[in-house]
Amino acid sequence: MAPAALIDDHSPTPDGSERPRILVPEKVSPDGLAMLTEHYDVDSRPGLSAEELLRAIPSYQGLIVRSETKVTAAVLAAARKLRVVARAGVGVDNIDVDAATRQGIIVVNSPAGNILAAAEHTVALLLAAARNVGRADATLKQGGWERSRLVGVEVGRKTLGIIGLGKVGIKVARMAVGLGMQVVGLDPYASPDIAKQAGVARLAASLEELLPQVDFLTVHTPLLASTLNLLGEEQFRAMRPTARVLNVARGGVYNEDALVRALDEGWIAGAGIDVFTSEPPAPGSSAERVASHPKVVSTPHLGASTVEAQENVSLDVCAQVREILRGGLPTAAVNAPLILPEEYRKLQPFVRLVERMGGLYTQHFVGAKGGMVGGRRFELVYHGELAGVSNTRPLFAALIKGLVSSISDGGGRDVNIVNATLIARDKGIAVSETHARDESEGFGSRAYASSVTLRVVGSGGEQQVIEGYVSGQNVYISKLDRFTANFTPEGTMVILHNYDEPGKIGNVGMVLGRHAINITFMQVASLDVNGHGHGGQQQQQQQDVVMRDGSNEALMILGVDGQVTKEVLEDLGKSEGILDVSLVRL
Ligand SMILES: NC(=O)c1ccc[n+]([C@@H]2O[C@H](COP(=O)([O-])OP(=O)(O)OC[C@H]3O[C@@H](n4cnc5c(N)ncnc54)[C@H](O)[C@@H]3O)[C@@H](O)[C@H]2O)c1
Ligand SMILES: O=C(O)[C@H](O)COP(=O)(O)O
Repeated sequence: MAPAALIDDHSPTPDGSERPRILVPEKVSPDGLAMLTEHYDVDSRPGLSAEELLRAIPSYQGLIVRSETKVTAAVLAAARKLRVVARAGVGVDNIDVDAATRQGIIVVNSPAGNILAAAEHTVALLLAAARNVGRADATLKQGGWERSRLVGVEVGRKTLGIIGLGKVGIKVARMAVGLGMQVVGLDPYASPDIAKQAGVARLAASLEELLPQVDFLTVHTPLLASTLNLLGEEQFRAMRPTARVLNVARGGVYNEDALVRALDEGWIAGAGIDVFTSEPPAPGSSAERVASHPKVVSTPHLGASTVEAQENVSLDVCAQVREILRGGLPTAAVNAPLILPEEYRKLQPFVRLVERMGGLYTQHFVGAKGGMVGGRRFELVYHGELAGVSNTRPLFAALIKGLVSSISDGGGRDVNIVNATLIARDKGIAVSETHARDESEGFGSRAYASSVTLRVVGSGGEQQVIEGYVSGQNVYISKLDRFTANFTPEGTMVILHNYDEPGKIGNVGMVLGRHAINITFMQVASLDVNGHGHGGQQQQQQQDVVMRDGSNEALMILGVDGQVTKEVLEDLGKSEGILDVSLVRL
């Protein structure tokens, strides 16, 4: 998969040769797509079959769908570069969001772009069902002129039951009140105040209480395990024989077989249905029996199909796709914790710093010594202005990405803000975050406005510390375990732990020269004699070493250019006075 969108500052096409591609296998309004074509190749291929989608998906970074395309786990598994699936609408039940989350693919939608359209369509079906509009139109077109068989009922002064008082349900309530209806709601999670403001006269406590009193019933819940078959035979039997039911939410909330029986046997009078359990209704299915029933006015999932709604949802999701593909944050992610774009921009250099601190930790402390990252406790301590940032999800994700980058197949590329928690859990990495508002909690007086400390505690209680800071857009490491440093963590680095005695630099230079390796920078990090940030026990150990050897220790950090093989590292390790060598690639 492609590098993680939210914590990756690299180009989505590492070789820079090809523009990222976005696949649109359904009819999506061109208004939004136009904002993508400048930077991305947008392939509109309405009607793409499931097999064609499976074959095509590996070369796309973005996928924009409506409700017809099934974005299954298999489709997501076949994706190689996919970073975002955008649903140009509300419902994401055609997308395997869990599978996307596991793969670090962000799923976005347009939670509000089509709610007015859906509410208006509900009212259209309400009136059509009340006045037999569908049948009247069909018979007239067939040369008939039926008036007496098509006498309808009025909706004014009647009771409308609304199950689900969310965005669409509340709008329907307002419109129904405008038609002179009395509205009774049922939604265990609804706010009574909002319902009251929308004109809902009463909230029912249960279906048993609601159903016998309504003349019309409409459902506006998502399709969940708890709402599948919410209304079956028992519920339809509990309704008035003159009642009519509507569904502009999702097929399956009414049990379709039970609905057909209820209409056939006169338990209820009619229905207005926009959504079905199979779309288009499969031949011989319960969906087909509902759609073709003479007492049902049926529409082919047209709830969101208005020019205005399609413009809204297209603009909404295309803006998010653009933002994600250029490393920003979406406004309506279904599976990513929300963080404001400006907050994210502020965090970006720290994201880079923390990712590199994680990489440095694994390669310097763990890799060289053959240890494990899992099973340790990691503490990120934010100092200065950073301590005031409440949403540090990108920093958490960056740490996980850095920690696993050198020990996972994809080089940590598949870690992002969406799946970092899952990956940390899978690898047994526990991370806590501390906001050191009071500097006494941190490293005492510090020269940087904002800095980050990574403290790691192993299973035996042993501790390591890395500290870093940001200056402008540049990131620096200011402390590596017991040593005070000041270097930019990037490229290939050899870190040598040695006795701080004359001649060391020359020896190391000679070894590297013999292997034709250039030194691009060098820095000696000396022991932090003040011991800022270290536990008392560690400081004591450090003093013991100094007194026992009569010499100091230091770290030599070398930026290098060339092939650093195992042999090079072994040769360096054999040099006089060298205690340890690690190779770090960031
Ligand atoms: N036909 C269309 O073209 C079309 C268009 C837009 C939306 N929709 C669908 O309409 C549905 C509602 O959309 P929304 O934006 O209003 O969603 P929403 O999330 O804003 O509201 C859903 C409401 O259902 C309530 N609810 C959940 N379970 C319930 C239960 N068991 N009993 C009673 N209430 C329950 C929730 O508390 C919530 O208030 C969704 O399924 C959406 O996909 C369809
Ligand atoms: O969930 C939705 O937004 C509606 O069901 C609309 O679906 P559509 O985009 O396929 O019209």
